[in-house]
Amino acid sequence: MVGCGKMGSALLGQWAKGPESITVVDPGQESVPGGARLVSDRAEIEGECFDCIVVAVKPQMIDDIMPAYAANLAPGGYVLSIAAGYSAGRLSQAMNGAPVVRVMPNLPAAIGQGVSGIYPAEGATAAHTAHVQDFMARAGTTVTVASEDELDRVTAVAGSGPGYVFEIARAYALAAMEQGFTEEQAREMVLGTIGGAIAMASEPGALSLEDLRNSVTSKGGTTAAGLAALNGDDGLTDRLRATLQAAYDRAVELR
Ligand SMILES: NC(=O)C1=CN([C@@H]2O[C@H](COP(=O)(O)OP(=O)(O)OC[C@H]3O[C@@H](n4cnc5c(N)ncnc54)[C@H](O)[C@@H]3O)[C@@H](O)[C@H]2O)C=CC1
Ligand SMILES: O=C(O)[C@@H]1CCC=N1
Repeated sequence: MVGCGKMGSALLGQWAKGPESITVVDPGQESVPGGARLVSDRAEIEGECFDCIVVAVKPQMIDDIMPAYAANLAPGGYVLSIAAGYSAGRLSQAMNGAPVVRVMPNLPAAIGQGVSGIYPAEGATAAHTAHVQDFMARAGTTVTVASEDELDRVTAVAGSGPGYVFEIARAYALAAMEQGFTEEQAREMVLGTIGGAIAMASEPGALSLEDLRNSVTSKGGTTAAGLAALNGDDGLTDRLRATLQAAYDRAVELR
């Protein structure tokens, strides 16, 4: 694994429970989860070959960092990239034509509740894809997509998604504090409410999201008043539409 920051270590925490022996190269880390081997420079693995090389550095750094690792890929091996946007074709070219599978995980992978998109690019074999699917299933649910463009849309929806959710929760808690609650009370109530509502919506056979919303909303009651302020003019819907589009557009820029 090349790079083991926030997302890399979230995945490694799950992967390290498996039987594989994993080596991490990261000059910025003093330790990594699960007892994986950590080195700070590629020179320390000169001459060693790996069945899978995971790209977990920032997309903007790939051109500088990854070409040297082409020499570390075992015959029949492949490259698994979690970088946002950066295309499989460009990565393969940078790594001497190596097969590439792109993955877009999200941060709740750290607790085994991630949502990951998987895109096996040209050159990736069925065995490579099966290996990635197994690896990513250890970190949560997976969806395998048929086009790279779709993966960039998964990035906008799910990859960046926890960021939107944390921001919504932060704003919701701030509003709760303005109703007179302490920070701790606001956090507990807001996360409890979001968590409970999501758990209920995730039950097998749950109602549609619209029906669930309606089941909270008494005619002429408090929820109706709150919802009118929240999205009566479709402002929230429009804002979320713009949010996903902006994230997708950025992924396209990073290709
Ligand atoms: N943070 C997230 O929620 C998600 C991130 N990603 C992708 O994961 C990748 C990493 O993102 P984060 O973990 O958020 O960033 P990060 O900044 O936390 O991690 C990047 C790591 O790369 C290391 N690094 C820098 N130079 C290096 C070098 N020469 N060799 C090896 N390692 C080096 C840094 O020390 C750092 O630990 C990005 O490509 C991003 O698009 C994908 C999905 C979600
Ligand atoms: O913000 C980013 O670019 C990365 C990719 C998805 C989540 N974090």
